Amino acid sequence: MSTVQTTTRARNLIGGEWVGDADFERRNPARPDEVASVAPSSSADQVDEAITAAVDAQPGWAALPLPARGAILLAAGEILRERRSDVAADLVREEGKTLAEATGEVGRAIDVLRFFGGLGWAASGQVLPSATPGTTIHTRREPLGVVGLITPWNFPIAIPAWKTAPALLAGNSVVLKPAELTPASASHLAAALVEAGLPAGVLNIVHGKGSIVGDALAHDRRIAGLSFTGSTAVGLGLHGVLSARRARVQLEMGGKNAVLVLDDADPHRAAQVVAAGGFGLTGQACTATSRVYATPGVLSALVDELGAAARAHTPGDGLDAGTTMGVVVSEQQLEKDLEAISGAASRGGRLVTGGRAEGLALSPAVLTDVAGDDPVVTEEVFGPVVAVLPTDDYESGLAAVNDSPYGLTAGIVTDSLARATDFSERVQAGVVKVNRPTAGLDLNVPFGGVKDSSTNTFREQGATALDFFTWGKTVYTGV
Ligand SMILES: NC(=O)C1=CN([C@@H]2O[C@H](COP(=O)(O)OP(=O)(O)OC[C@H]3O[C@@H](n4cnc5c(N)ncnc54)[C@H](OP(=O)(O)O)[C@@H]3O)[C@@H](O)[C@H]2O)C=CC1
Ligand SMILES: O=C(O)CCC(=O)C(=O)O
Repeated sequence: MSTVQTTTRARNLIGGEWVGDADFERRNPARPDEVASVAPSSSADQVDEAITAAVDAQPGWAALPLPARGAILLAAGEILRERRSDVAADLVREEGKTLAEATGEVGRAIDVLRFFGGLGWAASGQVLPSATPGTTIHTRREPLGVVGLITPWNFPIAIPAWKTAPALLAGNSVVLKPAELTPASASHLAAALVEAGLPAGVLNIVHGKGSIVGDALAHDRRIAGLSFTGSTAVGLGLHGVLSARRARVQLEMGGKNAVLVLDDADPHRAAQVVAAGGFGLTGQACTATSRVYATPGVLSALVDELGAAARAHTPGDGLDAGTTMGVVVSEQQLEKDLEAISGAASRGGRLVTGGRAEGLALSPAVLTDVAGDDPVVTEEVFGPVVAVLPTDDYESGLAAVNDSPYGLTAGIVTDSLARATDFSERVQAGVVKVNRPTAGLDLNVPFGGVKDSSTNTFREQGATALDFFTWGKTVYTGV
């Protein structure tokens, strides 16, 4: 076990100044005696100051050439790369995932900065013909102005990075409200951008509670667009506030992501796919696998293999070398996980393995023999809990996968190209994985869900992320 104890001080970043007291203590979920980070508990006044700074800074920032804005993102990526191991260790201390996962996440934030930095040289509009002689037409993308970003604790540096980088590249100024549980990770991102030369006021961070800071951000009419990742309940509330004043809003919310395993699949391989999607990141991803439908010829072998894959995990402190699955983020989340497991078991489900907690280390749970309408099958848990259900055949399996208010990711495990193709076409999900875990995304491609998982409009990530942060203008030029 690593014995180094550090407390990282996160501060607000307002108008280029690092400010705010250390009012809030975030304890390491794996070592409750250790204070991982401290941060301000800000009020609506600090949100007002941050938005004012962002309003002042935005025109100057937008006036810089795109490659110059991109160069700052590239330089920030390089600074973060030099600090990668320290930032990853801080991330483990405040979020609880494994060091390998945290190192991968910081790498993803670096790559996001590189991707959008490079796009500064390539982002372009269209040149189109005009019916009028001597006229050319081109399209431009203009920044929205000041945008708000509200991010969750489960990817505490990657999600702030993948919202902040396209927002800045597009010429917006930003007010970011990170999750209260994980203030240090977002501060590392901001520090890299500031040191890379980002002008004062272009990126502002206000730490604190969602119900105070996030709410003030959403209600301020100077915020032209708000991008949010988190729970469906909070997201839908924000949607009401933003759309009432016709401001742009992007929501990435919950999922109840299913995998369909067909008879032709190798049960061992299928179990590895499900386990990676269900237990990786302690199941705390909106893309995590939580429902599995298996056809009769593979069901029993799959349950055995998945049980073995779950038992092979060593949950615990993410900084310990032997840990393969990090701890649950909080007591509150652990309660939700345990309630989902014991509730399903009390309603006739069979707990194949897991569901034992020591501190916040929870052994991954596999349930079977649960009813299709059991809450463990219908409601997002956000923990390492997977329910395996029988399905008669491909068609009924596909119908079961689609029978959910959510539609974020969905997977199929099969050797049949025809089935995989049909599934990709007919499944109601924004991301489809064939023989691959539902969780884990590439950063250069669009990401978003359908139904209650998303706003069903603008996608995040990849070059399409710029669409949310810009509005289109069509220019006619006569010569
Ligand atoms: N889609 C996803 O990736 C995620 C989904 N979830 C789901 O949500 C459940 C609860 O997790 P939780 O962290 O509480 O999720 P929340 O939706 O509460 O948190 C996400 C972000 O929204 C902020 N927030 C909370 N309330 C408001 C509000 N009224 N106005 C504006 N912003 C607000 C939070 O701030 P703060 O945390 O500081 O209060 C945080 O920054 C999980 O069990 C899981 O099911 C959670 C995280 C990520
Ligand atoms: O699966 C991933 O890589 C990303 C998941 C995600 O976006 C989330 O949990 O919010």
